Amino acid sequence: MEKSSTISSIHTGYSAPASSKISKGQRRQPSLSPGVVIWFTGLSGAGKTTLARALEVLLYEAGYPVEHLDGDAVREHLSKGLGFSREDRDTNIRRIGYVANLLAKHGVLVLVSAISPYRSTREAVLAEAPRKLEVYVDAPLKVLIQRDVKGLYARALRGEIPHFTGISDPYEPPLNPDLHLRTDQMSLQECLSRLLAALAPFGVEEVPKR
Ligand SMILES: Nc1ncnc2c1ncn2[C@@H]1O[C@H](COP(=O)(O)OS(=O)(=O)O)[C@@H](OP(=O)(O)O)[C@H]1O
Ligand SMILES: Nc1ncnc2c1ncn2[C@@H]1O[C@H](COP(=O)(O)OP(=O)(O)O)[C@@H](O)[C@H]1O
Repeated sequence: MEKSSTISSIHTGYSAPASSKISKGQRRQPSLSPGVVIWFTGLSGAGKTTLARALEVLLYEAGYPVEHLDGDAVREHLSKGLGFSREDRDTNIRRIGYVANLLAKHGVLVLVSAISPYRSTREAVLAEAPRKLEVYVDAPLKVLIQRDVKGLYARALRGEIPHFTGISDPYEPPLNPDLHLRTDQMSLQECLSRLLAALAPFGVEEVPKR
């Protein structure tokens, strides 16, 4: 699905694959501008999935091509069998980043929701994105333990889940995120408004809020 009005008018910046044998003059100009990788990072229960899903609905209904790569879902398929060591988490994030960047190069707005705890890995992956928005989804650990959406914090605090991010494993927050959303201080609607405002400079406009 392509939104024709605002997106197609933007300079594309698209570059042909290195292996292409078709000269520039022969090739039809792509009508899509590159997409955007919107990367939600933060602790478990901070609100990454909730925000990504709600934004996905708004963008889809407004006619934009959109895909959501969620940490939990990716671990069922693309990253099945990976654990939570630093090496496995980095492999998981590089795989997600690879797919996200491929999709974005073809005009898709890609929403990624994964803890992605290591700064250098996030930065390396996002450096490859044609256009990116790094969103730090944040709430104090105390609040996350109270929310305990999946009951994981209680188990981690009892020592039943080794290497649990924020409890017994590190999380390195972004130093300079494009957007910092405090989900303990801002409503879901407020967070969505901030996200849409941050997407406007990319030509993602006219998305009606619900
Ligand atoms: N040890 C440990 N640490 C953190 N999280 C754990 C762990 N074990 C299982 N889970 C569940 O796995 C979800 C996080 O997967 P991710 O792929 O997003 O993690 S990572 O980015 O590779 O670090 C995470 O999902 P979210 O709560 O949606 O963040 C948890 O449900
Ligand atoms: N402003 C907000 N944005 C997102 N989620 C929020 C917000 N305020 C409260 N919540 C709640 O916090 C929880 C976040 O859970 P989830 O989205 O699964 O987190 P994560 O994907 O980061 O693990 C949900 O129960 C959600 O309703």
